[in-house]
Amino acid sequence: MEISEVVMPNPQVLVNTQVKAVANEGLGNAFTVENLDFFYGSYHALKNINMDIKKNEITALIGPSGCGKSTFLRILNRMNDLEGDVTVKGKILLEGEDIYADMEPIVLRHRVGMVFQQPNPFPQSLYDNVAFGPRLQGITKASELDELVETSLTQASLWNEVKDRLHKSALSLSGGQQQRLCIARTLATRPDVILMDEPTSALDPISTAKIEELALELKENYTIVIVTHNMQQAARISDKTAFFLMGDLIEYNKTKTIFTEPAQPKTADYINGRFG
Ligand SMILES: Nc1ncnc2c1ncn2[C@@H]1O[C@H](COP(=O)(O)OP(=O)(O)OP(=O)(O)O)[C@@H](O)[C@H]1O
Repeated sequence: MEISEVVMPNPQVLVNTQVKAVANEGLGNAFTVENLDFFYGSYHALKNINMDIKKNEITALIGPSGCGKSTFLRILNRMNDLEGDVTVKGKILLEGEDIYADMEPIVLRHRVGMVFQQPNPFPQSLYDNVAFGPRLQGITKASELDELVETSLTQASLWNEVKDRLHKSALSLSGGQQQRLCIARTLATRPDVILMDEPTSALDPISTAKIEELALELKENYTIVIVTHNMQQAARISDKTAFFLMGDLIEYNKTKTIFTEPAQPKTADYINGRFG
């Protein structure tokens, strides 16, 4: 990730940060997506997508390569704005606010954090990685930063492993630890939603299990949307699953329903490995 892609928080929304961790309304929508069409130049990458993403749930996005999963994920915090010649039609509401009309991208990216396929810590100390976002938010007091770093690393299930080496380079961590550090870095800015783009595809099975366990813990306080190629992973951790195919949302339902009694033959074919 380029430094320019880092989710840049906004000092103005700092006042909200203390309440995020306890916000667990459980019932409402984090995102409401209405009649979304998305184009790269003239290429129609997503077609009339309608989808509600519930708060405090894990929503998995599945489908074969090139179907539009990552595109959809990146629209949710307007990362695709960075791609240049793109067109978005329709509405995407984050807790009722239109993310394209009512919200600065910088505020949105503070509220909707992102974790990428490859762990991408900055070549700095563990501490500075986690403190990066809060510092951008204007937090300078050492005790406050210390507390945020500890809380975020604890939430990311990494504190006990690293508490004695906080000032060592983040690059000295294993791949799995680096990914949990990236999750801690995202958590440190107190987002509402965490987007995860194949967060375990570069990890071994044990590190993968830790991230999955962590995602299940984090959904108590956060909404998670995850792109995965791993059907078992989607089945293990997600509450809802959305199946995309060639830019269409073919089926979206409770994960159990998608995996046991899908309504669409194409969904059944995909989850049974008949293509993709
Ligand atoms: N920056 C871009 N410019 C033009 N086309 C793009 C761009 N990014 C993606 N696409 C195209 O949009 C379509 C959807 O891509 P996307 O990356 O969202 O798919 P995906 O389902 O996430 O695939 P994968 O599982 O391989 O990551 C593909 O046909 C892809 O080639």
